[in-house]
Amino acid sequence: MSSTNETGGSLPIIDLSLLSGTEQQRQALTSSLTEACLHTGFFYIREHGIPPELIDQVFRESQALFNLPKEHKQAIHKAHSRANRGYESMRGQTLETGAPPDLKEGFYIGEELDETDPRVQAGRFNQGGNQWPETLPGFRNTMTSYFNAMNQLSTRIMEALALTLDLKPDFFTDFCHQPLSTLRLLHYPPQPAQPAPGEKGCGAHTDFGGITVLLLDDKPGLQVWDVRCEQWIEAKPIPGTFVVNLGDMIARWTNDCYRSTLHRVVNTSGAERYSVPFFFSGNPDHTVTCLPTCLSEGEQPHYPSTTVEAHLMEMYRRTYA
Ligand SMILES: O=C(O)CCC(=O)C(=O)O
Ligand SMILES: [Fe+2]
Repeated sequence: MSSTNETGGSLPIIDLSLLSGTEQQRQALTSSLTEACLHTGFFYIREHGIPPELIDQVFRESQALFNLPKEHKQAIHKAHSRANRGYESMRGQTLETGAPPDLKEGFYIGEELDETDPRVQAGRFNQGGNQWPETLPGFRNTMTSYFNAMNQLSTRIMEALALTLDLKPDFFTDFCHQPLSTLRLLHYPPQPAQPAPGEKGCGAHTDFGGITVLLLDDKPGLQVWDVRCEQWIEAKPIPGTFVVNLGDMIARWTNDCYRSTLHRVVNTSGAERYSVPFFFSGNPDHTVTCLPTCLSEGEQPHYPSTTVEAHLMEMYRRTYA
């Protein structure tokens, strides 16, 4: 049996297949995952079951997309979407207040819902159709397969999280039903030789939602704030793994027992860097209220109850205000 105490630098590598193993293996997984959630809220997963061919295909299609002529990308800009889907221009986002706009371009994909869907008709947050690049015939199928696979994988990670919180394995089942998820393709050019002060690929930020399942290529650049050591640590790419991190909603749900940690990207590799974060935020109507197992006697919840949708809307409002 493989050990669960391996690390990728300072971040642990969790063997996700242990979730369906013996009682002892589930306990080993639970204890290493608990430690990761309490410390940085960042960890790697391996034995996750996502086929390497699908991952290669995602990177190929993503590179093809970013290589399209500017006009093609502008034609499917997310400004044309009511559901925040499509292309985001180079330097189109500033994740860190006071820093220069991020040296990256992106593309947003969500669940494909048509105009007749009640969620779209009701104008629900981030629900609608995608904008697909017409000149890339395989793009839509690849991204749809990957999106669906990521929803399933995230559901398994939530099951593992339930174990760490002393909850029944199916505690998050309703939360994982018809989830609000976003797949984001990212392209980072190399950091310039003479960077402006504060120049980064992605400014320091925490993720808003539930969990993020991040696919990295072979270029370093991701840095995670280690609150105990008070320093940035490198989250280097490890073949065959994903980086998983907990978002603000999990911190809220666990009364800040679990961490949503600052992270940023500086692409010092000297080459183009591609990454693919998948943001899993669960069912928009689900209530997020302090978990009973995260409240010690006499302690008060730090946050009022909310819903997934209200939490996300509030976080977007604050960031894009
Ligand atoms: O590209 C990366 O490694 C991280 C991206 C990220 O943190 C984000 O999109 O929220
Ligand atoms: Fe992030």
